[in-house]
Amino acid sequence: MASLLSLLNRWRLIATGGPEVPKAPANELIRFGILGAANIAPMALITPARQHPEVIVSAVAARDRAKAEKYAKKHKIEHVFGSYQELLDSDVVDAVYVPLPNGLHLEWTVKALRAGKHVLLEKPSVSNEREARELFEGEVGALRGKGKELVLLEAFHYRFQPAWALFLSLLDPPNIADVFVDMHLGNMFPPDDIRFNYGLAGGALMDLTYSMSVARGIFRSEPEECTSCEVQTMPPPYDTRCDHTYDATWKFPNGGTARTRGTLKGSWVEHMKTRLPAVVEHRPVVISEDKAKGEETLRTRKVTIVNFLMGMVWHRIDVEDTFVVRRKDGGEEVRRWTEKESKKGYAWEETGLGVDRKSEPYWLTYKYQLDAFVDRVKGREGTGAWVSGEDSIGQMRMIDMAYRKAGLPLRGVSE
Ligand SMILES: NC(=O)C1=CN([C@@H]2O[C@H](COP(=O)(O)OP(=O)(O)OC[C@H]3O[C@@H](n4cnc5c(N)ncnc54)[C@H](OP(=O)(O)O)[C@@H]3O)[C@@H](O)[C@H]2O)C=CC1
Ligand SMILES: O=C1OC[C@@H](O)[C@H](O)[C@H]1O
Repeated sequence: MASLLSLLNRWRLIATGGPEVPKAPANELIRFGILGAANIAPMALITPARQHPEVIVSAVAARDRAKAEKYAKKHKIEHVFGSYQELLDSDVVDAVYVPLPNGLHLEWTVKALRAGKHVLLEKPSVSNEREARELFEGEVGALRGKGKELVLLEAFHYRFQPAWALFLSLLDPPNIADVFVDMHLGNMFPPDDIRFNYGLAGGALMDLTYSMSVARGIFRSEPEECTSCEVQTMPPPYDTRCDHTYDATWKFPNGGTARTRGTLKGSWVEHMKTRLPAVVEHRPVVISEDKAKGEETLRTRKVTIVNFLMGMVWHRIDVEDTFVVRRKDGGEEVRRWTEKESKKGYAWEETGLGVDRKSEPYWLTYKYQLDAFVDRVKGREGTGAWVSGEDSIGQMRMIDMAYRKAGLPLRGVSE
């Protein structure tokens, strides 16, 4: 009963955004501008900004000024621009949020950086590995060469939440044998959505890029090979180069394997049943030895996180350890038992990880992400969670590998 009440209270606070926090003095504020009156911005930036003392959303630009004005009124944003470039040219923002269709990420991120703005860039960072290198090595390198240190972050928000840190702390990457990540989403986007537009770098592997990111994050390494990738593509008259469903398998350097699958056209029943799990199976490892008895104990660990994407809504982390005591000489099994434990990480305090940071159970993953972004801009040490340029390049490389294996054209490549 108590946990049901706390769940309902958390959902109420998520829905209302919780209490608004007082703002720091004007000269300490990071002023954000949003490129595009995008659907995701209220959840990913506008609400988290209200919860952050050092952030305000001060401007929005849309291709159609009237649309930007309506959006600004609804979300109480002071400055309105009728084009993205006008916002970048203005001096009313210090940082820019780029929630544009994937195929426009490179162009507008480069323009924002050149305008001297920090950038919070929606996932997937760009269209392919070549573009990722152009951005994170070429462009960022050139700015650094000129002595400009601007923050650029691919918005893999799930990485910043306490539940994800707790989940990672339970893993033993060198001994991971197999990973399964499932992103079965109900059918919620119309066929003309940006996600199914090849020209805008759409496709399910792109949109649900998280599942590949999760596999890389679990192994803490880059895949050596995409061993298979089955896709289902949009039917004519829609763009048949756009996958709406994928099922890929991978080989990682420690010999471990992963399966990542996802769909944007799934059933809601299956969505509710599966709820975005990541399952990690380890190899047996020797954890102790009894020399006198000539025995050793092995542990085989399985860790599951359900709802890795937005843990604050609800999540569960299950650890299942199977122990085997065996003879060191012949390997004969002496004893076997299993221990199961369930863990939660709705706030840093609950994780027991010793992270000395304020957090609230109703904070969105995006709020933790914004905290990390602000910490970087201000030169403060964060919690350790970050997505480096190298990481973003590795991510696009993995997506390219999947498209190649599936026999589909890479995104962002004009024919
Ligand atoms: N982090 C997360 O949880 C999520 C991230 N995303 C990512 O955010 C980005 C945007 O997604 P989402 O908010 O759902 O998309 P929307 O379609 O709601 O927004 C995209 C915006 O892009 C602008 N735009 C510019 N050019 C075009 C064009 N040619 N066609 C269509 N739109 C255009 C539009 O701005 P204008 O107002 O100027 O017309 C529009 O508001 C994607 O990269 C997606 O992967 C999406 C959802 C969740
Ligand atoms: O978080 C998300 O869930 C649904 C997707 O379509 C979206 O683009 C993604 O970022």
